[in-house]
Amino acid sequence: MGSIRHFVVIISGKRKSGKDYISSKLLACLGPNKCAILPLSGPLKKQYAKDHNLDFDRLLDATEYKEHYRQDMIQWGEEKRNQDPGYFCRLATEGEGSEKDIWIISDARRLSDVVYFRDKYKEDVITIRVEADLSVRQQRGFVFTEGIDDAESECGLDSGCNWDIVIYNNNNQEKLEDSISKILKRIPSTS
Ligand SMILES: Nc1ncnc2c1ncn2[C@@H]1O[C@H](COP(=O)(O)OP(=O)(O)OP(=O)(O)O)[C@@H](O)[C@H]1O
Repeated sequence: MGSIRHFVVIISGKRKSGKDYISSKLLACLGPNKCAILPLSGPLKKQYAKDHNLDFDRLLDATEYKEHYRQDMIQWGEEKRNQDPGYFCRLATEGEGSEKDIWIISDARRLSDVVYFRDKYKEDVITIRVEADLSVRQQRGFVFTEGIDDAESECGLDSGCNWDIVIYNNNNQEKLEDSISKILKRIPSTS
């Protein structure tokens, strides 16, 4: 029996550009029977918690617990990725939701993430970059944080990737709907 063919929608963008918002919109259009959002940050936290015997739920919320482990978790993630660049991509696509036909990777942060999916799923991949003006991101709660917003995890895809579609998500709903339609047209069986 052959394995199911998946279509992968990769989404990247700066903090508060609207990656989650757009991922949810796409999921609503495609339907939860067919499609799942698979964030790469989920398995990172889950695996880190497992390896370090920590409480996964507390690592997900915005408490001191998370702050306490943030730096160590980032370091640990780097080491894992250096040993195996596809480590978190593989974990994300083996867990809950991976049985769906269409995967939305809602938080690609490294070139190695894009390379992993392009290598493995070839033409069944579409890459999306979400752009929003700094002032708009700030209205959405973005505050520049040293050590995070200037780190590779936030800047690794600022250049060097040829995006299939760039979405300008500056609160212009009409433009956003146009971009969503453009994406849907590129997904087999929804066009
Ligand atoms: N086009 C839009 N219209 C209305 N609200 C929006 C729009 N885009 C984003 N938002 C809102 O802005 C906030 C930040 O968006 P979102 O969480 O999607 O950003 P993100 O890129 O996923 O951020 P992070 O990287 O920090 O997780 C959310 O409250 C979201 O609902």
